[in-house]
Amino acid sequence: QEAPILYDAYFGEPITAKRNDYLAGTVNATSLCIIPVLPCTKEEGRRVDGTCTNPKYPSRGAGMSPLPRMLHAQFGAGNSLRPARDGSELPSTRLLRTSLMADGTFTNHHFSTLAAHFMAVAAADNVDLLYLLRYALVSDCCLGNTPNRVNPICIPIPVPEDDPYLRGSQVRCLNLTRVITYQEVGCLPNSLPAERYSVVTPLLDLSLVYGNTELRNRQIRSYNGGELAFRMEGNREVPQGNSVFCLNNRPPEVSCYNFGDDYQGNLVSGIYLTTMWFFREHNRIARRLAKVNKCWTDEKLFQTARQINIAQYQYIFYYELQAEILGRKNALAEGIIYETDGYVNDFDYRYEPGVLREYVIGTRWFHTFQPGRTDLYRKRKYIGNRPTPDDEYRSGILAINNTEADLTEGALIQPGDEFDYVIAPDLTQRYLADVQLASDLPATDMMRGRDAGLPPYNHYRKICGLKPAKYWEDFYDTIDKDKVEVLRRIYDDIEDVELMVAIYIERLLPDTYVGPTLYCIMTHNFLLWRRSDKFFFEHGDFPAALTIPQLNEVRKTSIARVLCDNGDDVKEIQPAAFFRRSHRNYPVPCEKIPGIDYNMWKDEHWCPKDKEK
Ligand code: HEM
Repeated sequence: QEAPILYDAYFGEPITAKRNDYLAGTVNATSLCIIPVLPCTKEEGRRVDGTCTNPKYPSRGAGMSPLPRMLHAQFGAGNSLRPARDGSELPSTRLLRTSLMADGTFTNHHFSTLAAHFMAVAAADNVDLLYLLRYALVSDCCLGNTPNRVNPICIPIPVPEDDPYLRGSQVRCLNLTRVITYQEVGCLPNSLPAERYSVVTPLLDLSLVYGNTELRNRQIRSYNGGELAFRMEGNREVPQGNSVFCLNNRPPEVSCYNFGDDYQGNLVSGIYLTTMWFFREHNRIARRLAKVNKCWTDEKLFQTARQINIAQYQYIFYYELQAEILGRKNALAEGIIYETDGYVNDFDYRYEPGVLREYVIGTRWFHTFQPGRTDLYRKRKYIGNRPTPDDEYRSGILAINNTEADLTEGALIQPGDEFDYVIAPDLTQRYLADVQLASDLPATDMMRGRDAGLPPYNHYRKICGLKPAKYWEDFYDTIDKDKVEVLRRIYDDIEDVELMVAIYIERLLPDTYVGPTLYCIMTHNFLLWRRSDKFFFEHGDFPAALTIPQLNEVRKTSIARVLCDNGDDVKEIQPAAFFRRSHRNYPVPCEKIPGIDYNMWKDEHWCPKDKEK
């Protein structure tokens, strides 16, 4: 095997002697700031570690690559948070949140909670949430209830004296720390803008199931029949169960699943359920392929099953979910989806793989869609609910009392929350459950925009085809008058108004579930993912691509099929499973849901002898 070339994780170029000297002087930097890349080859398919996703930029697409931006960062001195125009601190995001948004629960009339689960999985697939542990468990940026302004990693949120919910309590400060940056791990000096460091592949590649590195992938494979290592827990096929991240498991909950990414995979119930389905799906596909191709080796079965699994996951994400969120007509017009039975060869080597910084901030908007309680159903009967934050880091619940099956049926029947300014109280008051006295997710979301150094909302209006506002009234085109009035009272200057605050209050575009700026950001990101990824499922211009008949099989499947095949005790399902049940979307027996015909992968010429050992 050829030796890997060492790439600078941040700059994306082979490492230079000068950089090597710099890194040698900092702690751990050689392992944390360098991405080894084996030379890209023409024949290969998608790598687990994300390298060679675009051979022109071989290290981009790997974990530890920086998140690209639509606009340059704007920080205060020494990478501190950007101050307001007059030099003062920007207003409390708790004040902004409670003034602009309400606590409560309205249900959405179209989507099921399954759609929220899938959205959360897609978020956890392309950016890591390791920084969460720091403020949830370790750091206290509210010592004595006073915001700590000395420690540079602290960005606590002040709580006003007359806070509508917390005024009766002693809480005057919400604990929060900054995300982890290249500066912090030692890859960059503080003289460069603080860029976020994330160890997850920034791609839609099911890294939750397969891992982010070749090493991790080797640990979770069984090397038998192309399968991932599994065991039976009762009658449920599950991964090994001794991961250490289920900090919240309570006796008798013991399992913590060894998913490819076992930190992200065990995070919240929607994520561990969905990761479980796609884990099982891999093994199911591998077994089907083994039946059709008796001579295939473990390696061939594994890689093909993985390719099909990721292809259908991308298909479901783009065509079944996001096309509904952004409007199918819009998605077609933008080139996010296509109506074709051929390839869509829109790979463009000029695009560097990655996930936009603005995307991972802006899509926090979907927290408004996330129910604060997760319903349990059995045989179409509601049997109770679980507070969503209480199930964080707690996949041990799945094995107890039929919970996996009950949550699965619940995901199909429970509506998602409405896309509006009203957010579930479990998320606005206690998203960290009982680990902190109080925690407000949308207020944190707004704070993360500052943490990322995002320029003002006005700058995004400009690149998204809206007129930058000169007067407060200029915001009326996207934000209701009453909300603009609140902005005017809280912010001193139009240029201080922030992107994430605006995303939470913009009026929805017709036929979509997002406001205009988030629409613009999501569209940019979805095009980037398609164009920068040589292995995107609809691309045909590389030797390992799906054939046209295979691609068209993938286009027949659906999230309903994935649940029928892998959900615990799913026997019937509504065909459009991201939508609520209705007389037009009535549950049918699983046999009626179309899926992939694996005979399209029959390949009698492929026999291992000289192909591989
Ligand atoms: C509709 C489903 C959901 C979507 C689309 C979603 C989306 C996101 C995104 C994009 C991020 C930013 C990731 C990053 O930059 O690191 C995030 C962060 C986060 N989400 Fe969600 N999420 C969903 C559900 C949930 C649920 C059920 C919880 C649990 C209560 C949750 C809690 C969090 C937390 C704690 C963070 C990090 C907060 C911080 O910045 O410190 N999310 N989410």
